Amino acid sequence: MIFEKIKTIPTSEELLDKAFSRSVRTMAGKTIDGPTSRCEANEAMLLTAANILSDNLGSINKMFPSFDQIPPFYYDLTDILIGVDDLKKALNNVKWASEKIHTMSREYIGKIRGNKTPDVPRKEAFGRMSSIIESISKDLLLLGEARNVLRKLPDVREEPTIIVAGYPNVGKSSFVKAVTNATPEVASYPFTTKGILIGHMEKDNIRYQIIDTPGLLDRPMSERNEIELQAITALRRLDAIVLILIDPSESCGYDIDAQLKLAHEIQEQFAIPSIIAANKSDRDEFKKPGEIEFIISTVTGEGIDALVEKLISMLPKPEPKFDEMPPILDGF
Ligand SMILES: Nc1nc2c(ncn2[C@@H]2O[C@H](COP(=O)(O)OP(=O)(O)OP(=O)(O)O)[C@@H](O)[C@H]2O)c(=O)[nH]1
Repeated sequence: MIFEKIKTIPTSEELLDKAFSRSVRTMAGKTIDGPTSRCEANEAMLLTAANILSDNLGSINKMFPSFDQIPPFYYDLTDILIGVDDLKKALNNVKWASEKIHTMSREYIGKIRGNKTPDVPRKEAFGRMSSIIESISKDLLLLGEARNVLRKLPDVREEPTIIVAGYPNVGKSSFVKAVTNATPEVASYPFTTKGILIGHMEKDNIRYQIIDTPGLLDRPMSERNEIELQAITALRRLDAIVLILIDPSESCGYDIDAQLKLAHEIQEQFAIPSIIAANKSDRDEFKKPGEIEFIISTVTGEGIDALVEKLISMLPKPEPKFDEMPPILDGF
């Protein structure tokens, strides 16, 4: 996942503590005798602190991906959760601070060398470094918060994707489990409590991703607030189609009219290719709604293969993946 490699972001106090305590430690056990070695000691202290600060700030910048290059799905979620502009500003400020400390420390080296009281410019430099770090303390906090939020986002790949929608208990997770090879992974998703379910299936060497979205596409859009709607629309940025499941046996607790209404609402508002399928055909109360072509049961397996085939035919075809690397040709 693109945000996984972001390590804990230090606060401004932690950074200053680390830099200044290491800088003091550079002097441990050294005898400082005479003006030359006093200058060298102050120079070493300054360089240690400055390098720690500018290196740490520089690596914060490198840990975050470039927001103009991340997949649109993650871009949208980042924007909803943190705000891409605010994040970019914070990263720019951190970069500025890293560079500023680097150049400033080099200027102060010149002031320390040959100085009769070298600790004066060194202390001044420390003061300036502290103010620079304090001036970005809010940026560091924002980045720390962003890191904690973004790392929890689900690992959704840029693979052809089937998003499963429908009222609670219609059989969405049963469907995902029925068609995927390994146990689907539960991942958290913004503004949902249950977590989404992500499974994979492979057909003709192509991997498909199947996502069950409890709490997202499972009740009328009119009941959603703005931010929830944005979290839902981020899903549209995947290369996806929607499978809307209904349960005409009504054992899910919702009548069929409400279920069909939701299905049509999702089709209209979500506006990506979709199929409606009726699940639980094995139940006695099951009555086939006239307009529905796909009838399935995740219990008996009825209709599942035909439905999967149809779904796959609607998805864009990526290059098939190879099980093995092509053989290395001798002589090249
Ligand atoms: N008889 C029968 N029961 C089914 C079928 N598919 C699912 N169920 C049952 O319906 C109930 C709900 O199934 P789930 O797969 O959890 O439904 P869901 O839509 O994922 O529910 P949420 O996660 O709450 O949104 C469970 O008790 C399933 O065993 C089916 O084809 N036939």
